[in-house]
Amino acid sequence: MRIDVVTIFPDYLAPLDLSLVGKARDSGLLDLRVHDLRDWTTDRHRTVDDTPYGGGAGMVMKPDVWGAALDDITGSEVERPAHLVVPSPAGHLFDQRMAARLADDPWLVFACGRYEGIDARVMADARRRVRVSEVSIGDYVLGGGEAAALVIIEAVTRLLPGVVGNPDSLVEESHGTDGLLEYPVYTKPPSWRGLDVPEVLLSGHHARVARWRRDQALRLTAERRPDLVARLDPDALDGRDREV
Ligand SMILES: NCc1ccc(-c2ccccc2)nc1
Repeated sequence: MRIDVVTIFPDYLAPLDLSLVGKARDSGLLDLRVHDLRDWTTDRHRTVDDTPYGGGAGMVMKPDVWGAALDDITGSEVERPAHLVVPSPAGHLFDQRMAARLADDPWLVFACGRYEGIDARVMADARRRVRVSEVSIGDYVLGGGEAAALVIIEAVTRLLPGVVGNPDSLVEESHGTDGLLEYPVYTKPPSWRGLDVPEVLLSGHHARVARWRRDQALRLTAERRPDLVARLDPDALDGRDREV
């Protein structure tokens, strides 16, 4: 997979050199390139923003600079289609299902806006040539799209074949295929500051451990995310589960 990120703060994406994404890059599973939007400016001040038509506070990112950058980047490979991903408060809400869909794309190009956003004609023009998705990672205000791009790139990269050592760990994970929140986890010592690991986890009885974990996941999901319970496939719940 190839991922390009366009931003006026390239250093914000430095964490993508580390850990899981860094290893995917080093191993060649991920070709990730970060670009400074200002490299496509033509004035001596390297201007990327201007005042909004219609008035109002703040500044809007200029279409001509973004257009030149996206033309260069998305036009650089003709044999594979680019998917432009624009982090935005107005976007479709990102979730694990969207992560799985994006992980199937051969090429993602992230356009990270700042200020009050990117001139809307940039996305309208890009839709003439490539797939465009505006994506939100939640209902809160950020200063720009970079933090959202980091979140989306990490969630997508870990789904790429060969990135995570044990693919089994991808199945049970919270918000994974079972749609429940993650059960509580424990490791040694068995007692710590007067707090003991639940006995069942020390029993070696795998069926009981599995049942305890599912019960915990259902309890936590019902308590914290009733919206996820509503989405559960009723057939996936065995008889006892319906008591939740
Ligand atoms: N869903 C989180 C999110 C994503 C992007 C932005 C944003 C803010 C300013 C300019 C451009 C994008 N804000 C929040």
